[in-house]
Amino acid sequence: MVVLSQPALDQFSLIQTCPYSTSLFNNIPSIDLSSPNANALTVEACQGFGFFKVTNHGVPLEFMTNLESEAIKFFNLPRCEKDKALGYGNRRIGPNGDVGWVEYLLLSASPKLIHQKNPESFRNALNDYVSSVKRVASKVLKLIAQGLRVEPRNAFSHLLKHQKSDSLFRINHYPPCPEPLQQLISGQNVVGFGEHTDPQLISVLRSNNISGLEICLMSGGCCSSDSVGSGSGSGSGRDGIRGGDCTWVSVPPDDDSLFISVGDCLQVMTNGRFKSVRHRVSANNLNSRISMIYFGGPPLDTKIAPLPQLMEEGEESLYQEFTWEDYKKSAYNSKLGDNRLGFFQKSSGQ
Ligand SMILES: O=C(O)CCC(=O)C(=O)O
Ligand SMILES: [Fe+2]
Repeated sequence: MVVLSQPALDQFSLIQTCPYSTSLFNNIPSIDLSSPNANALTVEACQGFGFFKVTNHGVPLEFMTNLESEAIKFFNLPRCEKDKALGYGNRRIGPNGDVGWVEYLLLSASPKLIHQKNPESFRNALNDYVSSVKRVASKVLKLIAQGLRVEPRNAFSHLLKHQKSDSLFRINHYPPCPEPLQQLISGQNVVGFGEHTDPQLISVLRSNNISGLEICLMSGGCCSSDSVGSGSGSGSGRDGIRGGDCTWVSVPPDDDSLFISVGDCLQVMTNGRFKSVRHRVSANNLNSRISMIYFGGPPLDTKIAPLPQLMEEGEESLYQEFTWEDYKKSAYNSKLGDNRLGFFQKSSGQ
């Protein structure tokens, strides 16, 4: 039996475990952004998975690796230095008691706020990467509009390009999780970042070549558990629109591609045709994982509602009207894993 000292036990109480083992999922859609049918494939992936990766995205490898090196330099600083940095967080995720085996920087993605206090090399790397990844997000949103035959083609992307766009950028560092903790909870994964959906329209994620990211596949969709093999577990099934169980699968890392996920706003704007994918990160006991995520969000006063053009005759909105600011206010009181759209759904679902 492992006997832990009190400080170690305190540390243990800061993390949660998930009693599921996950298998690598090799069927994540991969879309070449330069291909002529990228729009149709993007729509298909948003409907089926709410998650896919893109290649030929135009973000220079150098931008990715420069920012990653700057991030590593930052996370290697002494804790007291990191604590002084704007947007730095350690273990605590959000204001309502969620914790994970992670430290992070959470910053505004607005170019004006690119963070005068940081060293110049960090600011430049951040600027280069964030501005080019924002272009990828806009391009994907245009492809979506095209694939859905929505006019104008910038119906979604203008929300990110707006000068008041409320977009964020996050760099997560998952340090190796110490062995004793892993042993103590043998057979279970330590949670790096608990399960949730991203609130905004779209997220663009890049990570180093270390696994950890897991997504939830809804049963009965394109991706039933038959296609993922054994070793999958049943998730919370808290997706308010679809209901049902979900199967957690591990996303094979790919440090050249960018991973795209549909966020809650895009789920609403498509009246549930696209799904905001539930995802989480498990910790790794050997390797550090670094991920960088751009969260493309609208201006605060944007009304988030299904696009009338997408609605079929007689189709009703699944949601009450709300603004992005309303969503943020209500999400502020929620836990990470809550169905934050539930508050705005017309039918209670489940
Ligand atoms: O670090 C990751 O791979 C994902 C983290 C995440 O989902 C988030 O920061 O919203
Ligand atoms: Fe996320």
